[in-house]
Amino acid sequence: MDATARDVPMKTRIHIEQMDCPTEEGMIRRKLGRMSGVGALQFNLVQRILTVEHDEHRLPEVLAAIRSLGFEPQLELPRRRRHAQPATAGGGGGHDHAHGEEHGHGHWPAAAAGDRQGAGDHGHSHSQAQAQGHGSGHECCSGHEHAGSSGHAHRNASGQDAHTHADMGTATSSCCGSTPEAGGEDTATPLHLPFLAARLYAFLTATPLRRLGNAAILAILSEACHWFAYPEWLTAMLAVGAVLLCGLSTYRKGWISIRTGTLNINALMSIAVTGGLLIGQWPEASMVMVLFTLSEMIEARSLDRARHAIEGLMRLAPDTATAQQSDGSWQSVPAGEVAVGTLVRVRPGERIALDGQVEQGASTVDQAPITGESLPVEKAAGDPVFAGTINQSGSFDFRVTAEAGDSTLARIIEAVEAAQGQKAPTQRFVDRFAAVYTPIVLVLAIGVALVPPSFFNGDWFGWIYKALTLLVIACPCALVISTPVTVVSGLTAAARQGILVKGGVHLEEGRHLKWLALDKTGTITHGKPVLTEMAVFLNTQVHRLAASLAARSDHPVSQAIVEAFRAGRQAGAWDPPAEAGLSGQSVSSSPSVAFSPFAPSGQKMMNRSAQPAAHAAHATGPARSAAAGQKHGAASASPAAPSASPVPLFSVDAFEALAGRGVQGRIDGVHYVLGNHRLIHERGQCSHELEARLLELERQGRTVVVLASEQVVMALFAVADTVKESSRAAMAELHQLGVRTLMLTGDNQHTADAIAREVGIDEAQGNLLPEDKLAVVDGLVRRAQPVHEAGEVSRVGMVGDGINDTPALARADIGFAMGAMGTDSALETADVALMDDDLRKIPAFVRLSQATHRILVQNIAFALGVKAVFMALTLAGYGTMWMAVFADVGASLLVVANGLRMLRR
Ligand SMILES: Nc1ncnc2c1ncn2[C@@H]1O[C@H](COP(=O)(O)OP(=O)(O)OP(=O)(O)O)[C@@H](O)[C@H]1O
Ligand SMILES: [Zn+2]
Repeated sequence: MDATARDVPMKTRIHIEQMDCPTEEGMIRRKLGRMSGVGALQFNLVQRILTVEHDEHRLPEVLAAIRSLGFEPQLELPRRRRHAQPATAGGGGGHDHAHGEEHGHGHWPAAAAGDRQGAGDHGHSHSQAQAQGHGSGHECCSGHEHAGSSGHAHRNASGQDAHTHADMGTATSSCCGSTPEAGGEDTATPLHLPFLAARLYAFLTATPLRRLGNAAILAILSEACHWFAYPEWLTAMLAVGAVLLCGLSTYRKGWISIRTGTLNINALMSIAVTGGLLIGQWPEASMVMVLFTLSEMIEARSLDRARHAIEGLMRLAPDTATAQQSDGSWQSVPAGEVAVGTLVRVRPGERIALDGQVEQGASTVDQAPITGESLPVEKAAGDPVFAGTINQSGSFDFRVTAEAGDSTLARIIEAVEAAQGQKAPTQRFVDRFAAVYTPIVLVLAIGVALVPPSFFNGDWFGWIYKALTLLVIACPCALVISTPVTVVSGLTAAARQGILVKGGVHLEEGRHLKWLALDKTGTITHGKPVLTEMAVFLNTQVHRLAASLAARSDHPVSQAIVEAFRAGRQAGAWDPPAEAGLSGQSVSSSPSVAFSPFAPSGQKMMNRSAQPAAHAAHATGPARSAAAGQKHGAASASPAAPSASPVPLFSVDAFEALAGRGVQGRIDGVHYVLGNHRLIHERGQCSHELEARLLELERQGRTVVVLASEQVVMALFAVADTVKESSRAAMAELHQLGVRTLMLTGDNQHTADAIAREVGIDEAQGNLLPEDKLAVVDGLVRRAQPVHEAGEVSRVGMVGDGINDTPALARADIGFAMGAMGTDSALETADVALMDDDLRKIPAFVRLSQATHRILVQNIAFALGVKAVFMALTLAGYGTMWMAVFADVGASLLVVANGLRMLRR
């Protein structure tokens, strides 16, 4: 990139309607690649969007360069301004340009007029396009053809879209304004012959479809003339008329491509058709042009479907929301105009328009559009709700937490679009293949035309005809388009199931998954443990001491201890004498929870069953506050919510979290620790008796922490986390798919083993610090390496909640982050983000990957097979030009349709 300019580097997304073939990509790449002040180029042929990194003031030059190739660049309206984001690990590719202004896809309704100015030269580009259009009627009208055809298709699919594309339509048709248009023919007309001819032409070509239809009629008439042996000049005229009617834009694009030294299908077709006319194959040449144009049109339509699948996701969020106004009234306003902090009302059955937090009321919400999980989720005050999800029978008010363009849904769509921009490996292979295939066939064609007649006394006419047919076969379009359509469809299908794949690469690699490392807490288990046993060795207020320390941490184990203390207090089961001077923080108690009574006397072990009610009551509590960015962050303020009957906790000084071990702090001048076996052992406070007790509990799958002062071990607390039902099913499915599973946890080995056995995990490793988890994943990846060299690919995945497992997730070949719906970081750092925390999404992902691969292989084999068959037929003298076109059209359509099948998954 040119460093001389003090210009701000920026990214601009440019829509180029005519760009859907890698040869067009090649042309643009060659042209822009040489320009100074222009950086990375990213092509999305399915969306037909080119993302250019360039210095700010270079935009007009970039647009001019694209125009010089005969394309009509349209600046995409910015969907939203991205806040500067730290570069993300992995996947990100070209997207982490920190201060680049990203011009998003313009279809987002939030892209208000004010934002437009961010697009810099928007107006400029249009006026230029118009100026150019007026220069030549043909060029201008062929521009109209594009705008018209896509505008039509878009309108079918979505209202919002129609808006943007209607814009495009008006821009171009106003350019055609000087030519009479269908429907606008009421001006007084002098009866000059050229003028009449122009009128006739305009009428015949008013819409692309009419133009093609008329061309087809002429071509058929020409065929008929030939058949009935009418004079040749009539046949010829009809054929030439047909070619002129539908083939001008093909000729124009072909000419540009030849001029710039590339060969695209337009060039090949132009040569073939012209050659056909020159050797007097009138009807056939015109038929080829008609069929080719038809195929282009149908292909564009089918591609539209793939493209719109993603916009379909976007339409999940309604355009309007019922927002509270400053005077307290409720009014329906465009969702894009609702500011963060506004109160929005949701009626029964309504779709939610924005992300927010429930303030009052309660309901169940179907979150399937985002998570793929159709079981409705209960929502009450404090719970997050998401744009695009569907409220069921209740109603509630929520406070908006993100603008429309910043919602989780918007981010998902953005991620899917970004993923499309990255080429999957197969796509790269196909592109490389196409780059050599076309020239080779071309050389072959020239050879066929020249060699047999020159040296082997062949018949010139016959061999030139064969050569022209080969030219038709030479275009790799069916082959090339099959891959992106399939991958994009796969990515979209995944997104619909709540699986956000951040690039075609991961979708292709998923089927190679051989090892999956899993975090335990919150990934396999619910991550909301409850206190089940407590052993008191010293008859003091151990639970209160422990809870006081624990209240400062949001580690799930600590939370369980605090929770039980609150609950016990409420039930009046355990009522230590309040000590003056020790009260500081307070903890509220939850009225809905009952606690079995116990007396803290002597060395007594208490057992109580885990109470699910305890979960529910505190489900919205601060445990694992994901947004804090650090799962087990200590030192956050007391997480207790202010409420009715405060129970005094001791105030804690010098509080500290000990990573992977527990917490410590001073209470009333005495230093205490609350932590796991490792911590007590390291402090030399372990005993045989303690170890025996720990072992007993750990074998039952309990996590045990010990409370100790400097001198003495005072109590132990055992908590039990429950395994998600879905985890068990997920492991079974994974094993069926040949994936081996390995649990990684900071918890002790016995607990790890017990839980692994319960869920059916192959292996478990306990006592791991976060860096150890990274080392284990690293070891797995390395172990897979020699296998790769032996030719077999095996990939290592790691799944965690994406908050404290980030290094290990990044090291894995495929990093899966769970519960991504509420957390931005997980959405951004993982290779694959699972919107909820259901592990069954991983086998689902592997199966999608397998299906994608299957379809890719089918498509490539089919496209190449058709080419091979026709090449053989042609050389053997059985192939005709129009058969070759027909086969090419058919092949393109079939591979696109096959790729689109992925959408139905
Ligand atoms: N703040 C804390 N309060 C209580 N116990 C703690 C705390 N921090 C760590 N521990 C103890 O240390 C162990 C290891 O903690 P660590 O945070 O490394 O793993 P984890 O997150 O609980 O488990 P996983 O790796 O499965 O997510 C815990 O099981 C717990 O016994
Ligand atoms: Zn020990």
